[in-house]
Amino acid sequence: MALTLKNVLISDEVDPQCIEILRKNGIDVTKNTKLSKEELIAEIPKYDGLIVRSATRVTADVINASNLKIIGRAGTGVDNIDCDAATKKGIIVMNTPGGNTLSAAEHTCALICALSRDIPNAVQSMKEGRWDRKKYMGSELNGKTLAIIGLGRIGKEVALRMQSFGMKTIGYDPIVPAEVSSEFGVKWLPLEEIWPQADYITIHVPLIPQTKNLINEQVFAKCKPTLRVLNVARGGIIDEQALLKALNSNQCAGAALDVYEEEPPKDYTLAQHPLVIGTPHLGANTVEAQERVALEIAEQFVDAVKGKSLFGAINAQALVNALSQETKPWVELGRYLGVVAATLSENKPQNLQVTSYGSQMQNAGSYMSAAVLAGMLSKTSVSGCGKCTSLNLINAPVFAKEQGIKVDTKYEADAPAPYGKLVTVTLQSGLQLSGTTSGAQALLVKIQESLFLVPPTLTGSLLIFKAASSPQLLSSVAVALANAGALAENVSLSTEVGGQRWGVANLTISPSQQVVQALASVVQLVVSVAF
Ligand SMILES: NC(=O)c1ccc[n+]([C@@H]2O[C@H](COP(=O)([O-])OP(=O)(O)OC[C@H]3O[C@@H](n4cnc5c(N)ncnc54)[C@H](O)[C@@H]3O)[C@@H](O)[C@H]2O)c1
Ligand SMILES: O=C(O)[C@H](O)COP(=O)(O)O
Repeated sequence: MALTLKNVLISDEVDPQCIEILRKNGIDVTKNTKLSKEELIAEIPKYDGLIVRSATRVTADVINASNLKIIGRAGTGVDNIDCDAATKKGIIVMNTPGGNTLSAAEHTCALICALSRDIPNAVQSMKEGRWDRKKYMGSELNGKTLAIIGLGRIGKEVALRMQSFGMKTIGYDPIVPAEVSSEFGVKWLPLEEIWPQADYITIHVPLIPQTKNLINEQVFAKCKPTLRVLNVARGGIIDEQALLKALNSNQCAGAALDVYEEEPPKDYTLAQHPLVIGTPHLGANTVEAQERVALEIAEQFVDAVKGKSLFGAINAQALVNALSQETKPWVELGRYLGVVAATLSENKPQNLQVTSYGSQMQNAGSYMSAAVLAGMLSKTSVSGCGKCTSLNLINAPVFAKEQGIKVDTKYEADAPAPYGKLVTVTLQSGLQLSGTTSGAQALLVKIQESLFLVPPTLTGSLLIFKAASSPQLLSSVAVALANAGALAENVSLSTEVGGQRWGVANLTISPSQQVVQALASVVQLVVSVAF
């Protein structure tokens, strides 16, 4: 399932090493950082891959106009990419987590120091020829309480650095528990206990609906009037109007902002406020961070192409274990079992269980389930998916969830003899199919309890039928097909269960209605399946 990437567009300023690495690995690269939104929409259909920083807005209309397979963010925040739209379109989104952590943390620490002594205004007064020693009375950081909202990579590095100034570090994160934060010296507290204690608040969370306007008018009202607040994460996490009001009403003593609701801001009121230190989104602007994120995103793309890994992918969990060449036939098998299951169920979507057997199938669960869903939904009318011709391991689980289809994924180390590896799909209706692979081929092993001793290949055009068992069954099927003009490469019959057998006829071409009817006249049930 490795990715095929012929060409990549880079639409933001990225270190040139990114281009070198991609080209060295046979990927064409076009860099154009001057595209308007309309120009980007016109250009994007030509590319398999897109690399951005925070400036390009990869909106749903850009994504839907594209044939992209992957979007790479040379950096951390992905709020400029419509990840939901990308996922529905089956596009991998990846970032370079950690590549700019230290730069962002150092910038935050520099701003905390600058706030405590009002350094920018003091410097400006000197530049203007004034010697204002009295005006710039600072306060020590030692002994002050720094509240860190978001105790991930950057939050932790900020804590460790500011502890060396003697700051007491407290913090909140819904995912990082108190035991973990205490390991890096941060006392975990609920937000309501943080607000009245903090001398400084610094934000290190992603911009998501839950963090929009996290620091708002009500929060400022609960804080000390001497509070200084920092945002080196994303514009919009501190409500800019509430901040302006708090600064003007002495409810907040200062702010340092690296990021803004609109970038570049149309309105510079906040950035020009005497109590605000504003920098133009410089957190990751260091030589080191830019080299790191450029190298990392290029190497991550190359690894995905080589089928080595999907490091940094944020929306392709099912693909992570399905990159190697060996997984390809299994993904195909899953898709084909999904198609057969849907066809035998009159294309009615329903809950299912996917069980992977065999010790080497331990990590197969997520991609097998996604592959079965992709096959199943390709036969079903799914709203929001159009014709659903582009279903893949990324978007199939999303559409299934939207349809209310529940998937139970199971793993059993022991595969039933004689198979080393086997996959079984069980539908809510009770229909059960099992399959395995041989080389690149997907094989149908069982329908219900009926076993194919010589398993038919799931490929091309098939007629699957069920009939009363009789010694003449094989010949009557062969005669019916031949009389209708169909050429069968192979007809397999299952073992008999309850007086009945299942059968599969592999045809050379897609069967006409006449062929299906001819077979229907000698069996009890027949469906035509094409992959
Ligand atoms: N200014 C810059 O140049 C710059 C540079 C790098 C990153 N950033 C921003 O910083 C953000 C954080 O980066 P990171 O590498 O530390 O990410 P991270 O994923 O390592 O950490 C983010 C943390 O925020 C936590 N979180 C999520 N929702 C929360 C909430 N409601 N309240 C409190 N915590 C919450 C998460 O659990 C996670 O631990 C990025 O999303 C990006 O937007 C800015
Ligand atoms: O989220 C990030 O990585 C930072 O905000 C950096 O953004 P930039 O790549 O546009 O500098």
